[in-house]
Order: sequence, then structure tokens, then C-alpha cells
Amino acid sequence: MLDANQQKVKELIAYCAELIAYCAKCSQEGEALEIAQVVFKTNLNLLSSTLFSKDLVDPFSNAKVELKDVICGIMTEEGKPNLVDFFPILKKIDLQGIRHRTFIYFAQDELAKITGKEKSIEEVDVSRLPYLQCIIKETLRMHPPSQFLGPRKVERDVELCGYIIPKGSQVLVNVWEIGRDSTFWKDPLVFKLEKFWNSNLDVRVKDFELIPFGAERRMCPASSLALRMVPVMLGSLLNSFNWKLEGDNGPAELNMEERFGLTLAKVHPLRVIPSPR
Ligand code: HEM
Repeated sequence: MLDANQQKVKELIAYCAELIAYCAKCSQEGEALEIAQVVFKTNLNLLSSTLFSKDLVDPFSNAKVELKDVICGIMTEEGKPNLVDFFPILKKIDLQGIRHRTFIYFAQDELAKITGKEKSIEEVDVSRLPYLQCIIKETLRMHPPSQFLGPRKVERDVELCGYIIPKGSQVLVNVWEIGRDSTFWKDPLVFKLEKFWNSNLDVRVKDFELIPFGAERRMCPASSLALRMVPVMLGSLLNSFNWKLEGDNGPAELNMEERFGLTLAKVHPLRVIPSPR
């Protein structure tokens, strides 16, 4: 018997086939696609099939999903107050050194060896794909979808790092900042998979330097599901195609500016062109 999460991942794999078919169409036509938009459609259909037994969007339609813009707009507005005062936006970070690029090819190489080239990833493959897991952890460290946990209300006076936080205060935990704190991370502003190579660092519960899903009682209830869905989708996309940035820019010129809101998003959505492997 499959548990609920396994059942969902099985459905996701079927939806991934549609996603890959859409990318294959773009690949044949040499057309760029906005990766967040097409992945959003897949996730939306997965969710709507669960809730309404119906797909809400056609993965082959080029139409923008307006719901995504509405959700993003709301989250940006909701997340606005005071953030800029405390966390200056880092405008340009070079996340893509030569070593990183080399590592990315190892990812693709690992996927081809373990699952066979140009195949979708199955859930059972994920535990045998350590590079892929490093990519996901390093991405969650530098770009956690939720910048803040909270707000939480302090139940009694607490002393923290020499400061008294009075009872009744509202506190936010800045996950984004923790992921970039040099006390915990070597080269915190550089995207380097080595940070997680041969490391047992767990993105859930135990290791507080990496808490993209939160921790303890209010932790994301879907963390197990998400940790199965993300590698299946990302791995399938990487294993099925080679990817190139739209335009003449190389990865080093990629603009990683982030828009701070309830969730983090790239200011300039990633547009990439798939080509056959
Ligand atoms: C990589 C993917 C995801 C990340 C990083 C993530 C992260 C988070 C975080 C940080 C929180 C707030 C925890 C806190 O305040 O302490 C949260 C809450 C929540 N997440 Fe996720 N999440 C992800 C995917 C999902 C998915 C796929 C679903 C649903 C299918 C989901 C459903 C929820 C719900 C319902 C809550 C509210 C829980 C509460 O308020 O008690 N999440 N998530």
C-alpha cells in the first residue's frame, strides 16, 4: 500500500511527463521558457486534481497563469513592511563560479548514470542522487522560499545573545540571514555544493543553521512531500535536456536579485532554452 505522500509523488511523476513534453516542444522550436511559470502550472494541476479532480491549466498553452501573478502580487504586498530597513537587498551576487558549473555537469552526469539519460526521475532514484540533493540543499540555503518564520509571540522574558526580549514581543526568525551567516557557513555568499557533500546536515528539524521548512510545532506540514517532489521535478528536467540561458549571457551574468515578500522570488524570472541531450 502506498502512503498519501507516495501516492502524490506518483501522480506528480505523471504530471512531470506533461512538463517534459512541453519542454520537448520548446526544445524542437528553440524557444525559451520561463521555468517558474511552467513548474507552477504542473504544481497547480497536481493540487487542483487533488482538490477538484480537475486540471486547471493546459501545460501546452502559452498563456500566462494569471493566478500566479495574483498570488505573487499578494505575497509581495503582504511581505513588504519594514523588511528593507533591516535586510538590505544584495543586488548582485556571483553565485556561479567555474567550480559550480563543473558541479552542475556532474549532476547531469550522475542522473544519466543512475537513471539512464533522458529519463524522468522516479522517487526510488532520489536517495541514489547525492549531487542532486546537494543542489537542492544549497538552493534552499541561499534562496529559502520563506524568508521569515513567524511572527511568534514571546511567552516570557527571554535573554538571547545578551539582549532581553520582553514577554509579549513579536519575533520573526530570518531564515534567509541564517543561511548566509559566516558563523555557520564557509563562503556563505557563494553557491557551492561542497558544503553538503559528505555531510549529514538535515534540512528538517535537527540542524538549525538550515531551516527552510521551519522547525518544531509550526514546521511546514508538507516538508516530506516537498522533499520528494522537488528532486523528482528538478532531476527530470535536468536529465531530459541541456539548458541554456536565453540571450547571450552566461551563468556568471545571471541576475539573482530577489524580491522580498512573504515568499522570495527572482526579480527577473529565469528564462531558459532546452535542447536535446
Ligand atoms: C520547498 C518547498 C516548501 C518549503 C521550503 C516550505 C516552507 C514552509 C515554511 C518555512 C513554513 C512556515 C513554518 C513556520 O512558520 O515555522 C511553511 C508552512 C506551511 N506549508 Fe510549506 N513549504 C514548502 C512546500 C509546501 C507544500 C508543497 C505545501 C502543501 C502542499 C505546503 C504547505 C504548508 C502549510 C499548510 C503551512 C502552514 C503550517 C502552519 O501554519 O501551521 N508547503 N512551509
